[in-house]
Amino acid sequence: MDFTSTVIIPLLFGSLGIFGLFRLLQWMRMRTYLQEAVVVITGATSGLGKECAKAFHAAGCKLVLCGRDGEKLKGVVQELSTMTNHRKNAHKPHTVVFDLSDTKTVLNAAEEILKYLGHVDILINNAGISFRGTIVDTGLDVDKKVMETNYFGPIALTKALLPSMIKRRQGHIVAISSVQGKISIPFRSAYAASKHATQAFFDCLRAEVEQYDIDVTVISPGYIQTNLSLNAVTADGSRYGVMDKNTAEGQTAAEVAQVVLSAVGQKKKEVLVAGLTPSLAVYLRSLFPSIFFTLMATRAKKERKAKDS
Ligand SMILES: NC(=O)C1=CN([C@@H]2O[C@H](COP(=O)(O)OP(=O)(O)OC[C@H]3O[C@@H](n4cnc5c(N)ncnc54)[C@H](OP(=O)(O)O)[C@@H]3O)[C@@H](O)[C@H]2O)C=CC1
Ligand SMILES: CCCCCCCCCCCCCCCC(=O)OCC(=O)COP(=O)(O)O
Repeated sequence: MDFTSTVIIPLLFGSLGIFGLFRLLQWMRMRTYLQEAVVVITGATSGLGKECAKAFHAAGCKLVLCGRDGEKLKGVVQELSTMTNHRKNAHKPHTVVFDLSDTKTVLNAAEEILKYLGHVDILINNAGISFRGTIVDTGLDVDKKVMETNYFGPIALTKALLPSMIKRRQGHIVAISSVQGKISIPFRSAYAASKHATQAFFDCLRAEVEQYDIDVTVISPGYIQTNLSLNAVTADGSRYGVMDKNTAEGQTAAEVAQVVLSAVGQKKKEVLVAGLTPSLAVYLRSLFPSIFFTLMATRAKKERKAKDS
């Protein structure tokens, strides 16, 4: 009898057994947490929001799907019903139509959600728009539009739902930020600023509401294959309308939605969902900022040159 067969193999299988048991317990806890939970998802009409709707619906949640376009939301509800028409206990989602850049409609929506469902267990602030342009050419109205949609709208909705969560001493608030909530890359000023503000706000919130047993999860994805770049606004406020190469080659929205589901189920405080280069860029920014700034300046010059030629 050698060491491998008497010690290593049983140890390996023993730890695999413990690991398996740990994963099983984790899965069971997640299932209990998510089943029947009232989950509000903004930007549920497309991309990551729509995929989150599918993932949380499949996990047995009671969904409130939010968007600007009622017809698109109906389409998503239809898709979800075909996905789960064999399951007796699947919940038909409720839909709420509002524009995040209009604070009054956001507050009305929060009131409607609470009136209809009584409470919210999980709020997923997902909706957002991106931006392409130079700072010098961008009108302040464009900066404001991006901030209204990506920052003021989500924080208005969060603040409107928070008192009822505090009262119940229960709730979970999720912010879909971006790698650009941690680093700024050239020609994305308004977007990166809105995501840095998002990161800061929800980090403060996490600290303030822990005493009420409320969880806060910030998710920072890298590139995802969605319409984000197509729908981005430009310096003059018009639609960018281009599917960027990085976006087209990003992770699928379904993959990222599974990461969101599991991060929420495990009550993680923050998750970076990105490939090697964006992840390295985040570490470079904090450990060796001057190298990062040089790289960004070179990138800006290169991009400018490519655009001008
Ligand atoms: N795609 C990517 O590479 C990355 C995306 N993210 C983040 O993921 C989130 C989802 O974006 P993604 O799925 O990629 O992009 P999409 O463009 O596919 O989805 C954006 C969603 O936000 C909604 N929305 C936009 N403006 C408003 C508004 N004023 N009021 C209400 N809803 C609005 C859109 O609704 P409508 O259908 O009406 O336009 C749509 O449902 C965003 O916060 C984005 O910043 C983060 C990192 C990378
Ligand atoms: C030790 C080696 C370090 C190498 C570091 C290289 C640094 C290169 C910079 C890379 C920048 C990556 C930016 C990633 C940005 C990102 O993932 O953004 C996600 C989005 O939100 C996408 O939105 P967008 O509208 O910009 O498409």
